[in-house]
Amino acid sequence: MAKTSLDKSKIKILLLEGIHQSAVDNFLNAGYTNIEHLSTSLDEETLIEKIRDVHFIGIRSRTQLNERVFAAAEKLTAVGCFCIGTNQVDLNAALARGIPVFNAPYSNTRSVAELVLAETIMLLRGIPEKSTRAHEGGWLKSAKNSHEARGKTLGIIGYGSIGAQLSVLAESVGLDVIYYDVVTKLAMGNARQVGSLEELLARADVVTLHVPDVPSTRWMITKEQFALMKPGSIFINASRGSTVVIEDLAEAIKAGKLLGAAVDVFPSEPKSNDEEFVSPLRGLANVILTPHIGGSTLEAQENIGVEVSEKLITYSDNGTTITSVNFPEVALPAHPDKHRLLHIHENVPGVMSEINRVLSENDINISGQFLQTNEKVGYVVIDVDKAYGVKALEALKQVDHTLRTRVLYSETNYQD
Ligand SMILES: NC(=O)c1ccc[n+]([C@@H]2O[C@H](COP(=O)([O-])OP(=O)(O)OC[C@H]3O[C@@H](n4cnc5c(N)ncnc54)[C@H](O)[C@@H]3O)[C@@H](O)[C@H]2O)c1
Ligand SMILES: O=C(O)CC[C@@H](O)C(=O)O
Repeated sequence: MAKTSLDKSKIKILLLEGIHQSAVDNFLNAGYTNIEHLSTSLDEETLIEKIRDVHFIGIRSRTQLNERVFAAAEKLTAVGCFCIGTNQVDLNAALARGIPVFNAPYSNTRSVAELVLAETIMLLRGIPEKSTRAHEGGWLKSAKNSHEARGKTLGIIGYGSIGAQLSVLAESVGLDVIYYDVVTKLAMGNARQVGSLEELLARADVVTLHVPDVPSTRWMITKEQFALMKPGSIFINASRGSTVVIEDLAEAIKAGKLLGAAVDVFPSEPKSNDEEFVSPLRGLANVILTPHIGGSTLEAQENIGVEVSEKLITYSDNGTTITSVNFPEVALPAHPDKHRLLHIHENVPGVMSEINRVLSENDINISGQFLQTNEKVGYVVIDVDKAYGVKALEALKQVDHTLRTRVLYSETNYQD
């Protein structure tokens, strides 16, 4: 169903999961006043009801945007994931409807790296167990199983933005760093890439996981991988809960194979702070359990709020899709004296020639054209003289395989 743009005050923005106020301020400063800002995620049925009249939605990792939700989201123009992971969004369902999805690929990476380094040191000293005992009135003064980080080997699985930053921080406290990645990655400092996951597991004193949630990483760590790890080693996961068979991790700790673990992400996570957290890791000694807060620092959240809201505003105002995770990327200049038409279509042969044909048949003069495609969708942006805005949009809507159209007016940007 083809769509046109609205006045900014009519563009509804729904921000869920306590997205930082910096995002709200950014939208307001850009003239977007119709903002609903909630501190929680919504269950599927409530979300389906609410999303019907929403143009832009901002979420974090809890909100599931699946096919059913997208089917109800008739006005949805773009999605902002105010985080790194986008596995909670059905990216194909969004793409099929001409909806770009944006995220913040870097803003919280430092926060995660700092937390993992801190956990490495705490776990090497058995601090979680000693602290718990002291809270209970006990006194576990002992050097047994307590080690300096200096000279130990940290094994990083997934040497991307977080893995590589962690590598630098870890070397600064004297850890030796090895890493495994499916891609050959430039080593930071003296770190060394190893040829296989098995080699990393066999050599590391501390293993930490920093991979995305993709089919190849799903349940990549099971009892088989724990069996390959050094006796008395430590395991950390701050990536996604779907990468590790959590029951197998619990068994490895109970059996004394691992001396400790830190886990921030779980196969099933509470939807709100009021829901009970259930996990086989609860109550195990020397296990740090955190409620998916690797990236939850005020610094990171403020930066993410600014970064993702800017991407949504830029797309809304100007059509630019640079850094979208699912959409053809187009960087667009300003269009002060021209109306701008956005046409999103299924990427099948003949659509471009049809677009040019209908414009030419309607005597519409094109002053600028930008096209980018991916395997499923084509995104063409056409600047036309101001006299032609509405007429040109009507012509474009008639083109077969159109998913969505919008017009961005030259002076006010939006009109009904
Ligand atoms: N706990 C949190 O709050 C939190 C915060 C931010 C990110 N994350 C998670 O951390 C993940 C990693 O973040 P990032 O910014 O470093 O991502 P990134 O995309 O920069 O790096 C991921 C790395 O994993 C590698 N990789 C992919 N599949 C692999 C496999 N099967 N084996 C080994 N390596 C593989 C990639 O090649 C890449 O180098 C994110 O996808 C997100 O899910 C969690
Ligand atoms: O803020 C969140 O909910 C998720 C943070 C993290 O997992 C990410 O993917 O950036």
